[in-house]
Amino acid sequence: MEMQGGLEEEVLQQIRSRATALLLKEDWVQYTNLYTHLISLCNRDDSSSNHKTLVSALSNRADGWSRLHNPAAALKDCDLALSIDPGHVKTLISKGKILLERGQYGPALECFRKVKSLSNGGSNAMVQVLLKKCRNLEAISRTGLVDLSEWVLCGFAGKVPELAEFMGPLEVRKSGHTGRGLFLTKNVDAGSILIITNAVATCRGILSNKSDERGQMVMWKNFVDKILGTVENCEKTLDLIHKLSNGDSDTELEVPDMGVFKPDLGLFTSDKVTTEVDVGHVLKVLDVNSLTEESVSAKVLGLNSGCQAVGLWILPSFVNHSCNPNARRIHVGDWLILHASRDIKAGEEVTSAYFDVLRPLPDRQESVKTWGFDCKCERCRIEEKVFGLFKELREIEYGFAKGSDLGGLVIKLEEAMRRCPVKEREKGYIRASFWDAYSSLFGSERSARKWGRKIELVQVAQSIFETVGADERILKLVTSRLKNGGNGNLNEMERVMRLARGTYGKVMRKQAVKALIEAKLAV
Ligand SMILES: C[S@@+](CC[C@H](N)C(=O)[O-])C[C@H]1O[C@@H](n2cnc3c(N)ncnc32)[C@H](O)[C@@H]1O
Repeated sequence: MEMQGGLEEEVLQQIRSRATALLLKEDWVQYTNLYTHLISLCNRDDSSSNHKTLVSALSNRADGWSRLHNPAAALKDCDLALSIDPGHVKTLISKGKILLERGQYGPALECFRKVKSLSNGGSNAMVQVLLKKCRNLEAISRTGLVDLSEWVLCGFAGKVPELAEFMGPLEVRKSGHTGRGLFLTKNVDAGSILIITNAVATCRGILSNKSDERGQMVMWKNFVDKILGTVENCEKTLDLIHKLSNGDSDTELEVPDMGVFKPDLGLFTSDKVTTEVDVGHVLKVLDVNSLTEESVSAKVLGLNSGCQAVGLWILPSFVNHSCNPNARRIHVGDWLILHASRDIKAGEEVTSAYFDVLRPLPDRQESVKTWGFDCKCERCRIEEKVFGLFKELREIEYGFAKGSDLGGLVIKLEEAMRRCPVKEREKGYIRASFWDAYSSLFGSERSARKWGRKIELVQVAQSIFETVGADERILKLVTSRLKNGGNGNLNEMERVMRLARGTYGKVMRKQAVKALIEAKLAV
């Protein structure tokens, strides 16, 4: 009987044909078992002539494990195979792919680079594609630099751009009365990307209207089921969910080490959850931390923009609310990109608006009630003090509440702020509170002509932007006014671009920003 290495060729042939049949049936359990059997045959007869068969069997079993969603076992087999033959192309590719899928871009890149350097692997077209993809994702995960321009410019056609997990210069710390919060460890400017992260789970729906309660309930139930399905199969995700607030103010919330938010190989060690999932606790966590994509502080890019969606993203769950927020998010597929909506200094807390903050203090106080906490942010405290101190301002505020002669009131407000005297920062807060009135003055050509000589919209927008952060409504209004009579000088254009970067983040070039704003204006 013919022998290949130490094993009989006939036995090998039988195993190969069975493996092909199982592969076609996609019976990965039997496929993996079959290779376990072959590996044990090889190990029984440890002659060097069996090594090639052993390497190939380990490599095939690794593929089986991958199909069975057991990357830990798959990686172990790859490493065993590579310890015998470090240049085994198929195993290097399999290992690279597993690492790539788990966000281990650096080590994945090493595998693909090695293949490229080998005489029998370098010209492989698939390897070139994987190498390019891996280089791109590795760069994003290191720098947070993303360019969505092409996707935006082609009207979001084609696949959603591939993104990678990224964590900027951030730290979770205790944050006084708000529990824990996310803090910057370096200065950043408006538009800087702070976090790129994929959802634990999302659920989307096209609801007939915002008050479609039944539709919303179905969506929520599906979302909860998805989350529970995920945590039952992944211990690490369950651990991360346990680090989030469940809203019980009497629980002492721990400050997690930032390392837990990085993709790591620890994900492989224990996949199936061994302890029973406390569904009640998970539900409370979802209540406090789930985000809806359609929100004043977010922009959904792409085809999902017509849907309503709810999702859970781990690190963004540590962002507290403020009425002078400094961060906004954009949604790309299931990815969330958090960016600075204005310049932020090292040591400052990263905050976002849980509800519309371009509204007066009493309205905001009403909104915050539904969230179950009192907002004690700097802006609320300052506005309370300023309106308490100056009777003149209080009267104007009352006038706004009645909705009479908005133009006259805005002029009065500007004059009163000059007299009172109110600091520049405080002016930004107050203007943000009455944004509706300011914007109504510039809402039509006629009134813009009437009021535009007395009030500089670009300056008002700038002062709100610097204190309360960028907002798409402000950007939209400023852009439309500049189109209809702005002097178009470079300074003005650069200001608008900064506002745009604060609104959408630095994720696209000027051309794409223009296309996005114009599409928005056309709506
Ligand atoms: C998404 S979590 C934010 C992170 C949370 N502080 C923590 O320690 O995990 C939302 C919860 O944080 C608290 N929170 C957020 N913003 C707050 C604010 N401005 N004032 C008081 N509590 C706030 C509330 O308890 C809220 O339900």
